[in-house]
Amino acid sequence: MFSERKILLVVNPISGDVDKDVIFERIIEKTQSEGYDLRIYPTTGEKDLETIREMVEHIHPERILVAGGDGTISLVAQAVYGIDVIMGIIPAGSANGLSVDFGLSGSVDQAMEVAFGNNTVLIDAVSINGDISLHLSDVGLNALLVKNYENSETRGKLGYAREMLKTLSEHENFQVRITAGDQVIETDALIVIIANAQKYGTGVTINPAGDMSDGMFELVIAKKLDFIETAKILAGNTDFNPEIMQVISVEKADIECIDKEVHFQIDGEYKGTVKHVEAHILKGYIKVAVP
Ligand SMILES: Nc1ncnc2c1ncn2[C@@H]1O[C@H](COP(=O)(O)OP(=O)(O)OP(=O)(O)O)[C@@H](O)[C@H]1O
Repeated sequence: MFSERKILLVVNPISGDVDKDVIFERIIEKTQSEGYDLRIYPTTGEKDLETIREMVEHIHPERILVAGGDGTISLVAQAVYGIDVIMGIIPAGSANGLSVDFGLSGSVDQAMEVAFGNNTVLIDAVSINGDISLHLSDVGLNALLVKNYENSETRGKLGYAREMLKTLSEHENFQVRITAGDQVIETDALIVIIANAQKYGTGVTINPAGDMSDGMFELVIAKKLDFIETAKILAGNTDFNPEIMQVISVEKADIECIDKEVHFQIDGEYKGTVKHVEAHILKGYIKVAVP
């Protein structure tokens, strides 16, 4: 059957611990029953961005579905930047931070309903040192945790807890100068988070004020580990002790690590150490189907 209504499914065959067969079955059933012409692109890890962009320009799909983790979602968002297409997310990664922020529970049925539904939002992205972040990126403690976890043999919650303890014992605070408009903050820091969204994939809310569509991103600056301020942020409170925690909403920021190179991660992917980070908002980057 020839159909003008096309769907492109991009699937990462190696992501997470998820049986992709169930996802394939559901999508094939759904697209057949609704008369869509379904095309499937399994990522290879090589030149995926260019290939997806070419396919989208050639096929003109109504929707592009992504079955993968945050890395694949971000890849697809970059590939279709500037093209009018709706992205539907079927969470199939190991952490799924973005899906958690979009209110997707992890069930294939719920994700399918949302991905084919009529509710959409245009979300912003943050350009960071030329890379794209849709979710949460940071310099400092958490980036070192991402590095340690990527390098460790163990997986799951126990492995995560073990790497957290190791990270806390290895981490050193750093001196940072943050320039955002006419604001300059110079401080000792444990971590500086560049947050487009609210929650890490673990479900922990780190940026209660976060809104992916408001044309701003937040810098969450934690100056030391403090139980009360951590509890406040987890409870959704935004009234912090500025000696310990500071959150500012900005469109653009320069982060200079003054005394040393600091670990850096973008959306869960370790990027090495940096001394300088430049971040600016890219408003209305991609249209996403949401609950
Ligand atoms: N066929 C493939 N073989 C090997 N690597 C691949 C393949 N397809 C994609 N990749 C790699 O998979 C990574 C992206 O994984 P993705 O983020 O989707 O899943 P994840 O890491 O399991 O999940 P999460 O990001 O939620 O933790 C990229 O580094 C990409 O290069």
